[in-house]
Amino acid sequence: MDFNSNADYAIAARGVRKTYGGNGKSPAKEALKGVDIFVKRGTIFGLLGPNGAGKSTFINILAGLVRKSAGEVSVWGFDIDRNPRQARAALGIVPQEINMEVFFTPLEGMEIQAGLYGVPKSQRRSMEILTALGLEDKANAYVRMLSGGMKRRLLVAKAMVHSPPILILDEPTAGVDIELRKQLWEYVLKLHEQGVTIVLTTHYLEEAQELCKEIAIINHGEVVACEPTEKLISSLDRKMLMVTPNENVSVKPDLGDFDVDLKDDGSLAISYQPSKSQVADILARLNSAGVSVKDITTVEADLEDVFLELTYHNKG
Ligand SMILES: Nc1ncnc2c1ncn2[C@@H]1O[C@H](COP(=O)(O)OP(=O)(O)OP(=O)(O)O)[C@@H](O)[C@H]1O
Repeated sequence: MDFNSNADYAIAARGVRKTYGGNGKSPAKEALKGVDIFVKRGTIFGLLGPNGAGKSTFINILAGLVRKSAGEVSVWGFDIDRNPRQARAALGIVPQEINMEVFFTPLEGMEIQAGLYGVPKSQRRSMEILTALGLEDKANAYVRMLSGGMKRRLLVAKAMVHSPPILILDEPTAGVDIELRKQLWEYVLKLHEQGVTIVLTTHYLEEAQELCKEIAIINHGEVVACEPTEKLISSLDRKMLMVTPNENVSVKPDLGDFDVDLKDDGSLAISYQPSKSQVADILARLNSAGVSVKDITTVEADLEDVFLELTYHNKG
């Protein structure tokens, strides 16, 4: 593969598979089943999926912590097999777990990390990064004295010591309070404005929706959708109105543009797009079709439905 062809992408992954070898107790596990993911430079990209979908496996492959079983990956134009060092240098990774050396001060920790990445002393920006994350007055405190929120910000600071063009945040807000979340995103958005490509994994649709320009949804090791957020959301713009008629309806009423399903229990499931129609429109249609309504309830699509629907559409 000519990795220069991937130069437009921050990350280009094609046909990536990972099977974790089994042992006597547990069978082999196919965590990624041929994943294609393309992250444009300069974007904020969300990798969304439920627990166990394969998100961390994908991130760990990028980071060189897990070896892929098949496929090709390039990071900032560098093939991870042929140029692992350059590929790794293009990434800053904020891990899921807060697991850090507690005997150093944040400033010492930053300097050690910069040293590991071979950043020359003259080019280090440890204090500047700590300041940007609101940790300047903790620079010389012991890490074990920092609050959970401060530790998380320190992880972001450490991921940026070598000024990578891509910052990856693995489940950055799991167990994080609202105030901290806000601060974290402020800094991440600032980096984005400076041109840093941001990739975040999350299992919250809302979070991905709020921040990301593009979202890939991964489920059981497969990408079931990869689209600009607006497009994805508009395809999720669907609600269901469940109607119990006063009298049993034996044939499906004609409700024009609305899709109707007559259930075994005699209720009607009517799907509609909230951005285009209102419940009142449906009720008016039912009225003209001669259906008198006893009761109605609306059902929102949740993430699980979305996965099912996307999986269905992708296979269908
Ligand atoms: N080292 C391993 N050995 C065997 N199986 C593993 C290993 N790591 C992950 N798996 C399995 O691979 C699948 C994908 O796991 P992965 O951690 O990538 O999912 P995830 O989407 O990141 O989930 P989470 O949000 O819980 O971190 C899961 O079924 C998991 O149990």
